[in-house]
Amino acid sequence: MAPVKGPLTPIQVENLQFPASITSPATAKSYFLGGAGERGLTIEGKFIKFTGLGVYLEDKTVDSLATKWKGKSSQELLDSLDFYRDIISSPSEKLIRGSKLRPLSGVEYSRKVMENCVAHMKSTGTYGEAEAAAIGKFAEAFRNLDFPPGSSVFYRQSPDGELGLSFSPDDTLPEKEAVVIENKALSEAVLETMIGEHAVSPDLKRCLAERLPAVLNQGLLLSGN
Ligand SMILES: O=C(/C=C/c1ccc(O)cc1)c1c(O)cc(O)cc1O
Repeated sequence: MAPVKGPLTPIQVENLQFPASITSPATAKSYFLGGAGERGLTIEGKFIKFTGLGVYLEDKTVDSLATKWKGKSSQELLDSLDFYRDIISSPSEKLIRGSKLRPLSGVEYSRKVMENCVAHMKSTGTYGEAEAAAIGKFAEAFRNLDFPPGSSVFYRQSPDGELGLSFSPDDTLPEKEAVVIENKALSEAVLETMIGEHAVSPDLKRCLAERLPAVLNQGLLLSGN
C-alpha cells in the first residue's frame, strides 16, 4: 500500500490537545492519531473526567487492519470487539498518551490501571508469575510520581511485547523512556483496558470507530497539527 494520506486532524479532549501525528525524538518513528477520548468515573452520581487518552498508530497498522475492516461502517466497527482486538494485537508499535485533567498521584493512577490490567489478564488466563513481576515493576515506576493537570504518561507497546513507559510534565514525548517492561500480556492489557471489552474510555472507542473508516478506505492526509 502507498504511504497513507487522508483527512486526519488533531483532537481536543477538554483542554488537552492531541496532535494528528507524533514523531519519537528517540527513534524518529512517526505515528498517526487513531483516536482520543476522555476517561471519567461516576462519583456520587456525577461523571468526573480524570484523563484524556490518545491512541497513536503506525501507518503500517492500516495495512494490517484493511484486509478485514476496509469498507465497514463506523457502527459496524464500534459493534465489533474483534476490530479493537485486531488493533491491540496488530504487528506494529502503538503509542498511547494518557494526560491528566485532574491532579492524581502516581499511586492513585497506577492502582486503577493495574486493577483493570490484572482483572483482564486473569479473565484470559494469562496472569502468571511473570505478569505479577511485571505488575510489580509497573507499580514501582509510578511510586514516587505526581501528575498535575496537563502532565502525561506515554505507553509504547512493541509487537514483541515491550511496554515502554515515559513520563512528561506536559504533552511532549520524552526522548528517554523511564522504564521498559518486557511482558506481552501486560503490554497488550494496557490498551485492552482502554478500548477492549470493558473499556475505561467508551469515548475513545467511539472516536477510533469514527475516524478509522476514512483511513482504511482512503488513506491518511495529516493536517492541522
Ligand atoms: O485514566 C485512567 C485512570 C484514571 C483515574 C481516575 C481516578 C483515580 O482516582 C485514579 C485514576 C485509566 C487508564 O488510563 C487506563 C486504565 O486501564 C484504567 C484507568 O483507570
